Amino acid sequence: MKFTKMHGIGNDYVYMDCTKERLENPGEIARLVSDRHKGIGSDGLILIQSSEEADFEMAMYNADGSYGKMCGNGIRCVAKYVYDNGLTDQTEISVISGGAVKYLKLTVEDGKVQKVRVNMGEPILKPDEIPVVGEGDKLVAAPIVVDNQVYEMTCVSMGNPHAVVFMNGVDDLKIEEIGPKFERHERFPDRVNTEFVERMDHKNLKMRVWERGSGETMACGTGACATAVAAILNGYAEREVTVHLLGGDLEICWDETDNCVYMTGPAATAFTGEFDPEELRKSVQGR
Ligand SMILES: N[C@@H](CCC[C@H](N)C(=O)O)C(=O)O
Repeated sequence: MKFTKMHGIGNDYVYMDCTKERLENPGEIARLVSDRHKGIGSDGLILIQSSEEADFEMAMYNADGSYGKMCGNGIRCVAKYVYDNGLTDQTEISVISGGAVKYLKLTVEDGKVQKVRVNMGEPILKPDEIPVVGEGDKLVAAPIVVDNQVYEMTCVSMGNPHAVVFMNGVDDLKIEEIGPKFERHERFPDRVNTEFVERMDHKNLKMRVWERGSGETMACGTGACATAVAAILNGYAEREVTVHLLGGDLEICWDETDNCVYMTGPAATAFTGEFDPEELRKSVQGR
């Protein structure tokens, strides 16, 4: 099986071209390739498929094999992949993921994709649509008790669920302890991605993320969008912000005119290769 390892500011996935043939067992393959010691090593698996509703379909799986309906860093890499591999010569493309079509614009200079701007659509704020257990039409700075401590969370879905927590000292946060407790908290029936965010000023936010199904990652595109929306709802930021993540920066704009969130950032190819699923299974599982 041929693959390409790509990343969006350090949020790395194994990408496979499934436009001609669908993969039978994506969840299992995601778990195998993601293993950082015995597999290829990644935050998950992304399949590029053909679609009748859009130019391409993206199917993303977390490192634990669970399906994620949307991936902001992944969708930029999908755009670079289809352009670099000649699956399209267009610089404006549409990609469907989790049933929602997203529109992407590639900036290409000297034949090289420099950055990708994605219309990530309108943020979803209604608790039952995120889903999160809570009263009212949205949860902004709503209290939640995790590990006997009260946090204030703002909940946003960008096609996948996010809880954004503003705090000081994110660099020192023991995210591997608190992250899983948010992820599996009883108020999130589908689990949750959690962003821990420090406000630098009204245009800059520093964010660390604990991703559902993958743990701490270097970056999360949907998480950066959710963070910008949450910061604006809390009165902490302007409509255009830079979100600083462990792996780099993303430019996010929540547009007042169409209510859509726009994300701009890079996409990079690390290497290509091939694997034999049987060999990989033996390597990772020892059988
Ligand atoms: N890293 C991604 C989000 C991937 C999916 C997420 N872990 C989920 O299960 O919702 C991004 O860049 O948005």
